[in-house]
Amino acid sequence: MSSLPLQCGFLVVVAAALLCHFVFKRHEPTSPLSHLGLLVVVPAILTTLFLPNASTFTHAFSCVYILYYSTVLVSVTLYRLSPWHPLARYPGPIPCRISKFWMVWVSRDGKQHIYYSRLHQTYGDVVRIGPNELSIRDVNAVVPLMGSNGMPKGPHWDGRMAEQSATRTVISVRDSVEHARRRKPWHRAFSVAALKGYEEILGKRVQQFVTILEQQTQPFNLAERINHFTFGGGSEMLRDGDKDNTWHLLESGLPTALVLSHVPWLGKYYANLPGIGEGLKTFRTFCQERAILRRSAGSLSRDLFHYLIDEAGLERHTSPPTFAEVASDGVLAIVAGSDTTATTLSSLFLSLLRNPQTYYRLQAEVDSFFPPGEDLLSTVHHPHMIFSNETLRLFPPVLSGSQRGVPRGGDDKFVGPYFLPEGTNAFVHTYSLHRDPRNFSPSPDTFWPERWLKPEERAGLLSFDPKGLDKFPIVHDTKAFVPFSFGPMHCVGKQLAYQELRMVVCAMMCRLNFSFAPGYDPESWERDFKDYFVSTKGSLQVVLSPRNLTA
Ligand code: HEM
Repeated sequence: MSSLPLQCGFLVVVAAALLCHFVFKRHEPTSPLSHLGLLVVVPAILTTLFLPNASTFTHAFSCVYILYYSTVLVSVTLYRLSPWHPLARYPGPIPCRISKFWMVWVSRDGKQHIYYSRLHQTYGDVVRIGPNELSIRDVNAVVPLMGSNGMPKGPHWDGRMAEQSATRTVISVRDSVEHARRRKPWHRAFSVAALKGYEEILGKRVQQFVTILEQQTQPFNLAERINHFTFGGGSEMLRDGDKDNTWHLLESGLPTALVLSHVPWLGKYYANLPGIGEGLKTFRTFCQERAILRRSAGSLSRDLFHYLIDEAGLERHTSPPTFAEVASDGVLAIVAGSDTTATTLSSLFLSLLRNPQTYYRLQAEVDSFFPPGEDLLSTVHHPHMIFSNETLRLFPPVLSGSQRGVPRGGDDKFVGPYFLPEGTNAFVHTYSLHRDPRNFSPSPDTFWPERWLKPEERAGLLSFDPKGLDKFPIVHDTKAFVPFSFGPMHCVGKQLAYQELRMVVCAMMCRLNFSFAPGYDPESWERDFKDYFVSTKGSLQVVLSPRNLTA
């Protein structure tokens, strides 16, 4: 090539690379075929322009690829940092503004909730945590973002669900109309009548759990036992422990799922790589098999699956759930219901043992409602509520909230005072909101269940305030309490979770005395509490003794 054609050749490569950036920006293609076309085929064709003048094919090939990729990278970086980017008005660290791979790196150790919290302390209520993503710590954003006129789910589920994209679980359905259709059986499954029906099933399991605990004479990991309890009926884990390594499979898949939620387009590659992500796939298959088995066995009692499968045939003439949908939601029923509730229960016991006066107050309250001879599993009394809420405030099992997104090609949105252009994803950062003194004061980081009481109720308690917190002005904004998320896509299992917490807490407090095992460091709980969308936890070593109360 003479010097002019060579320059032209370079210009063509640069122009093609800029066009490639434009296509990615405009359409965000996620299919491997379009990636192949734009990132491999186009520069390969361009290589032919240089072949006549290049000394070797390798030389031409490497020149074109280096130029093409560097131009794409520089163009993407400059654009994302430029004042022309639609999110330029929102502050955030430079690496976050350039690429979501930064969050992949940050979140690898499970501490992304602490990272977001620090970002909010530095940058304020809205932080740009990705090129097109915002974290919000403002109670006024909850309703506009997640309420009935809010936004559909964001793309963070796309990467996790890549290999089963044909039939997604309800939690990952992004189209709001389809989501509402898929939620119908779940609504029936958690109606007042259905919840009443679960009491007996749950009651038997709670009895079994407490009886197993009573036999425990040595220090043990209470958090692990609680995992086995919440894993659900039909599983022998409660009696035999995690013999099949099922819980481990569930938890070991969570870090990868979190990575894929930051870079959803990677999910399609990941799902097809042989030997990768086997743990998660095995776990999903395990859950699906159980759903399928349960379906073919038919109803013995009106359990959750009775409603999910629509065994009563209520949707026969409209849109009955398909077999694939039931199998897919079967996985969700196990994952969403077990890990979250287990974490809350364990965090509650940790917090009670750290605050002995509160522990004894709850125990006295439970004893007064359930004197010896009273049915421990009766659901008439609710002594647990403020304790559960305070635990969920400090240790929400979904620490960073659930993402919403303004669809690309859709209308721009205002979320309260914040402008969200099309293609923007956002979430309300639950952990930061729950520990913000503007929402919960005094001492938002302290476990103080009495903050949930009305002033007149607090005044009626003698030892309600061991820390002297009541002397300070109290701020208590329940609109900022969103452990179950909010709006039409919020946690549909919330009432079941409360029902389960109430029954187990009452039964455990009535029948057993707990204390930390010698040498256990309670500070390790917060250290080991990790954000992998659903949180994971460390151990909670305790010793216990039966209370032997007699009528
Ligand atoms: C303390 C316990 C629990 C907590 C903190 C919790 C929290 C959450 C959160 C934050 C979401 C995301 C909602 C969103 O995308 O906006 C969710 C979704 C969901 N949870 Fe729970 N959950 C708990 C227990 C349960 C239980 C016991 C079940 C019953 C099986 C359950 C079933 C579901 C389902 C089906 C969804 C998807 C809802 C949808 O997308 O429409 N959860 N949960």
